[in-house]
Order: sequence, then structure tokens, then C-alpha cells
Amino acid sequence: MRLDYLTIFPEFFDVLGISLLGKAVDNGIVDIHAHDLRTWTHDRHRTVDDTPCGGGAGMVMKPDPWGEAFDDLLGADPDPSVHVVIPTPSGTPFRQDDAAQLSHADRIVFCCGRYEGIDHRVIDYASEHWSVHELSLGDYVLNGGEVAALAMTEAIVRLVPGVLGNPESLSEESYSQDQEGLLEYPVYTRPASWRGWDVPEVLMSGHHGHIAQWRREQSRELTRRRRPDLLTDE
Ligand SMILES: N#Cc1c(-c2ccc3ccn(Cc4cccnc4)c3c2)n[nH]c1N
Repeated sequence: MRLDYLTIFPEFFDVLGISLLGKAVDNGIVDIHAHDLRTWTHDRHRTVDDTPCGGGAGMVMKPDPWGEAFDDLLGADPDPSVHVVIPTPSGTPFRQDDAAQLSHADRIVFCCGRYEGIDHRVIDYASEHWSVHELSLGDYVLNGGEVAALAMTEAIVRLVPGVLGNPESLSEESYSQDQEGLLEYPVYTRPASWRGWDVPEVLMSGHHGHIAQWRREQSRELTRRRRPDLLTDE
């Protein structure tokens, strides 16, 4: 899987060389390239923004640098197997299903905007050539797309075979299909008693059936309290 990031802050993506994703890069499972969008500017000030047509506060990212970056990175031939991910507050919510689908992609280009966003014609042009996903990390406002791209990257890449040491752990996580899309149950480790708090007895019983039942009940109760929207049968 090749991941490209178009951004005016490429250093944001230096962290991808650390930990699990770093190992995935070292193992050749993932190939990461961060690009400074100003590479595709031609004026002395390396300008990437301009005033919004129709007025309004702030600045909008000019289309030209993005178009020239697309030309260099992707060429002009349409290829639906290339996925262009545009983090945006107006995007559809990024969910585990999106991460799962994108984990099968061979190529993903993240377009990280700043200011008040990217000239919409960039999205229109990209949509004619590649598979475009306008996605939002959540219902809060960030200053740009980089943090969202990092979070989406981790959610996607950890699902790629060979990246996680123990793929079985994926099936027991919150939002995973094996968990019926419920929140994950509380987890514990040693010691059995810590500052007056004990590990639930059932988890120390060695009775796998009782443990599985307790975990299902915990997941449903936690989901009922915190995320009733995830419950389908109530
Ligand atoms: N994904 C995602 C996001 C973003 C986000 C993503 C890209 C950009 C490019 C610029 N801004 C600032 C900005 C602020 C307000 C209005 N319009 C733009 C971005 C915010 N904010 N919140 C999310 N969940």
C-alpha cells in the first residue's frame, strides 16, 4: 500500500515512521510519501491561498498547486483504484467500515487542506479521475486536515494484514463486526488487586463460557449507556 500526503506541513507525517506504522514501512507493507504542496507553486512567496470568491472571512486554497501535484503524482489518466481522501468538516463521518474498505486499497492520496478549505473544483476534478472520499473525523473543528489524515491512516493501516502482530485482537475491538458493532468491554491485567480495586472475579475463574458471557453483557451495557445509537435491536 502506497500512501501519499499533500500538505503545507509535511513534517506532520514524520510520526508515521514510529511504532507499528514504522515497522510496516520497514517491512515494506506500507510506503509513505509526504509532499509539500508549495512544491507546485511558482511565485516568490510560494502562495497556496487566495481570497474567497463571493466574499467571506479567511482564505481559500488555490486549485493550481493541487492540480499540478495530481499531475506529477497520479498523471491525468482516470484510475478508480486510486483513492483520494479529503478530510473536511463537511465530509461524511469516517467510520470503521471506511477504514476497513480503504485497508484494501493499493494507493491512497490524502489531500490535507488548511485555511477555510480547498477550492471545490479540485474535488470536482479529482472525482472525474479517481475514487474520492470526503470524510470528517468528527463533529468538532480542526485547523486543517493533517491530524485527521493521521488518525484515518492509523485506523486504515492497522487493518492491513501483517501490520498488527496479533490480528486476533482486531476482532475484539469496539466497532468491529465480531463485537456486533458494540463498544469493547472493560479490560484488566495483573495485579488481581490494585489500590483497593479488584479484577472482576469472573475473569479470574478460568471459566471461558462465563467470561465470554460477562464480556458480552459489559459490551451491551456500556453501549447502551454511551452509544445507544449503535444498538440495532432496541
Ligand atoms: N476531517 C476533518 C475535520 C476538520 C478539517 C479538515 C480539513 C480542513 C481544512 C481546513 N480546515 C479548517 C476549517 C475549519 C472550519 C471550516 N472550514 C475549514 C479543516 C478542518 N475539522 N474538523 C474535522 N472533523
